[in-house]
Amino acid sequence: MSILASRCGQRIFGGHTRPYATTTLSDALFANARAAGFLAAAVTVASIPTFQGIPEVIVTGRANAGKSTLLNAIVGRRDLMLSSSKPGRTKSLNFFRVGPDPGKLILVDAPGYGSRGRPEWGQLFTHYLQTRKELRRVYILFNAKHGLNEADRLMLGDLDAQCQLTGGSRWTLQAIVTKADTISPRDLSILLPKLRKEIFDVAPTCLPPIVTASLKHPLFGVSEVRSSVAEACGLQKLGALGRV
Ligand SMILES: Nc1nc2c(ncn2[C@@H]2O[C@H](COP(=O)(O)OP(=O)(O)OP(=O)(O)O)[C@@H](O)[C@H]2O)c(=O)[nH]1
Ligand SMILES: [Mg+2]
Repeated sequence: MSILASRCGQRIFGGHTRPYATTTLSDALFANARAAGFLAAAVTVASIPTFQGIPEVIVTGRANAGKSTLLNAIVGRRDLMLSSSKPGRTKSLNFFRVGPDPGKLILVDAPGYGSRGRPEWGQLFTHYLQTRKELRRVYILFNAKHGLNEADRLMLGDLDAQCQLTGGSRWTLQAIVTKADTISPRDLSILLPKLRKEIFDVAPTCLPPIVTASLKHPLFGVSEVRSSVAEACGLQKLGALGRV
């Protein structure tokens, strides 16, 4: 069993910002909110669906880190992914297409880890990660207010180890700082360099954090996340976007 599998199952799953208004090429990919849709939910390894080789990205993070809210923001919807102030809202791997059927890419929302996680969620996540040929990037989210705790460091270190094993040829790792609106700009400017260093020390392969606020306007960092997703999925070129 890999480090990731054992830690996810037993320990981790224990029981600059640019204004949102900036329009980029990748914003076009996500522009038509109605062209995003729910595909499937998987609560067991056996029920994980397959989708004809369409590239995928997945979010992970402690329960309540803001994973579902961020995915809603990047597809311009309020409630495509269900979110809640109560940790542990997302209880399955949830697959959403971006673009008209069958989709240009797929976003995967995942249950959270940490004290509000569950071992079976860890097993599901680990299996997906280790077997999914379509996976292009893993986004690990950290709440700006909380920084990294032990579960975060374990998960980050394990994801980094997976990346190092494959030289990033299967998927790459990207950090995201969430809920930046909940702390003052001054505190954020003090916190960010420390956070970047901590992430780099634990996970040298992890792409530096994108700072986001995705609940209410002014949103920020969302355009950067869209660009990152499009780039990871090989959809940065205009021709690749086609009609969305
Ligand atoms: N202020 C603020 N609140 C946010 C932001 N993102 C998420 N939230 C709130 O944080 C809470 C948790 O958000 P979710 O998106 O459900 O978090 P999650 O990581 O999907 O949580 P689980 O599915 O339980 O693991 C909700 O009350 C959201 O409204 C943000 O950028 N700013
Ligand atoms: Mg969620």
